[in-house]
Amino acid sequence: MPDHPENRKRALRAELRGRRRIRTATEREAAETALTQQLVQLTSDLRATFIAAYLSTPDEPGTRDFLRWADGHGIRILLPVSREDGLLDWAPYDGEDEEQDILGMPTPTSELLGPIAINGVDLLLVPAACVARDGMRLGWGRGYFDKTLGSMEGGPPVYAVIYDDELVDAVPTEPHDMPVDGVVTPGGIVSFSRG
Ligand SMILES: Nc1nc2c(c(=O)[nH]1)N(C=O)[C@@H](CNc1ccc(C(=O)N[C@@H](CCC(=O)O)C(=O)O)cc1)CN2
Ligand SMILES: Nc1ncnc2c1ncn2[C@@H]1O[C@H](COP(=O)(O)OP(=O)(O)OP(=O)(O)O)[C@@H](O)[C@H]1O
Repeated sequence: MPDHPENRKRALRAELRGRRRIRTATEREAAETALTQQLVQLTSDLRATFIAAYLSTPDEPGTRDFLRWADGHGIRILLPVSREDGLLDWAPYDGEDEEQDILGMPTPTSELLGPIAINGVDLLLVPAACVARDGMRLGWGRGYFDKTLGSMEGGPPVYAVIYDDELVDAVPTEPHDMPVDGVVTPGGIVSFSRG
């Protein structure tokens, strides 16, 4: 079934992963500088004081400059830690110390607060492979964020952090996929009008 959404998702992820891998160090640095400005803008526009975000991998648009800024401005930050059961634990940002979770994703070394710790955040920044202009998001394929977003209906604004060329016209979707409210890229903030 080559046209089943699951297979189309897998093919699209592989293509996007390949595109991210060939970005040069110079490109990545310039992107993080520009992205940081956009994330600061969004956080300030929303007057967010308690956010959930994530520590980027080398291939992802860099989030650390922004996290350092947010921490310096008294914003409370939670970061995800992958669990075996498919849920995410959340742990407070604790500066430069990092370790890796069971999937090799960078995580803080602070105490684990459990999946429901994010219920009070006023902004949720999520990773993505790409996002369509209707708000549908393609993740990296384990359903962690679909489950998280699905459990917090009526929750805070959710923005995916991607490169500019990863905002696309359409992505393959399955019934469990959860839309986001917008994207933040090095080039700007795009909010989708939904509902
Ligand atoms: N920085 C960061 N932290 C994060 C995420 C993320 O996307 N970025 N996650 C977001 O959910 C969670 C971890 N999710 C993960 C999802 C898939 C794979 C993974 O290795 N996938 C394989 C095969 C899947 C595929 O692409 O088909 C791979 O990429 O090779 C790793 C972590 C929590 N923490
Ligand atoms: N709310 C949910 N409840 C149970 N299983 C789910 C849920 N959402 C996703 N899954 C399962 O997780 C797996 C991966 O889903 P999908 O390919 O949509 O992930 P993704 O959106 O790329 O990843 P993520 O949400 O982690 O960024 C699928 O097998 C799917 O059935």
